[in-house]
Amino acid sequence: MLPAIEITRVCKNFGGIRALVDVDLEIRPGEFFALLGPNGAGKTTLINIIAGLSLANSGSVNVMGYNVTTQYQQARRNLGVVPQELVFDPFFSVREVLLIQSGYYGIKHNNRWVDEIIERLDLVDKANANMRALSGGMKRRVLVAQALVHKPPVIILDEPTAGVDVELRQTLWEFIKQLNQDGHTIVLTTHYLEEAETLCSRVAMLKEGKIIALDSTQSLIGKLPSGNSLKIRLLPDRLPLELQSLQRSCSNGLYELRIDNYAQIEFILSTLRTENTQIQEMYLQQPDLEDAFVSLIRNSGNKLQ
Ligand SMILES: Nc1ncnc2c1ncn2[C@@H]1O[C@H](COP(=O)(O)OP(=O)(O)OP(=O)(O)O)[C@@H](O)[C@H]1O
Repeated sequence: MLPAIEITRVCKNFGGIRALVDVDLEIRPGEFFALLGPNGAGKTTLINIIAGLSLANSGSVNVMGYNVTTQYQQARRNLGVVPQELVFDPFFSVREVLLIQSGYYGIKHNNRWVDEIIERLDLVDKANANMRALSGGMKRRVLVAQALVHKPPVIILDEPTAGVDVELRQTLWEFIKQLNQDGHTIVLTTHYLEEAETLCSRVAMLKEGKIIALDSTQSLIGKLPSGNSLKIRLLPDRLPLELQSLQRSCSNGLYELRIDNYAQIEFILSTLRTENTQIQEMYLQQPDLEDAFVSLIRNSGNKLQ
């Protein structure tokens, strides 16, 4: 199957800064894909190259089979980008902005689709308001709407929920999930790793312009050496001898015990009962994408592929 986005040996330098170093990446049609990395890792630079807004020093990028430099127009028609920065022409209303954007793609009669996007992004009340009069969160909705006017099969969202309230975040994700279910390929960058973990089936992690991990979200988490642990606070504050081999740490009376399998929990509970030790607080801690991210960024010499 033709990849939705195909990135081959892309390098990008800004003077002496190596923003992207030999990046190879293939995103399949229909994927919900996360591009993660710390500040300055190269995510926006890569997105700008995919969108044809910036030229790579070497390598090539195709969107739905079209080269982003030699077949710019076809590639751009297949792509919708929600940029990180809120940049707008302040003189137009929301509806006008969306119709003008449709015009850029040569789409003349787009009222029906524009109305649908306005409704699905909860912008009906603001459709005729001037862009100047919108709050930051509303402007972000318009940015998403702008990226969708030409119904692109591939949609890239560069930190779409930065500075956005919880309600809009939910609305936005419901809409984006629906677009993905309708067959659109979604690429997302975010610093909210919980979002990426819930939504994205595959993740690439960038650091200093290089891909240091590329895998399914679950297998990145599964590769963590730490695994599950049980945290317990006890009365009296003493861990029975039989459990001491499981102890990972103890901080302010909260013991962290290693859990290799769930049957071990039964053993821990029965040991505590036999020892007449009460549990005052207990929770199971499972590693998440944030743990995987921190571990990968720290140990990025060890490529996890
Ligand atoms: N126009 C530019 N001129 C010079 N350096 C740049 C330019 N754009 C990006 N850089 C540098 O390239 C590197 C990658 O930046 P980029 O914005 O792609 O990172 P990012 O992963 O998107 O970061 P963030 O999470 O903070 O948005 C950084 O070192 C940045 O300073």
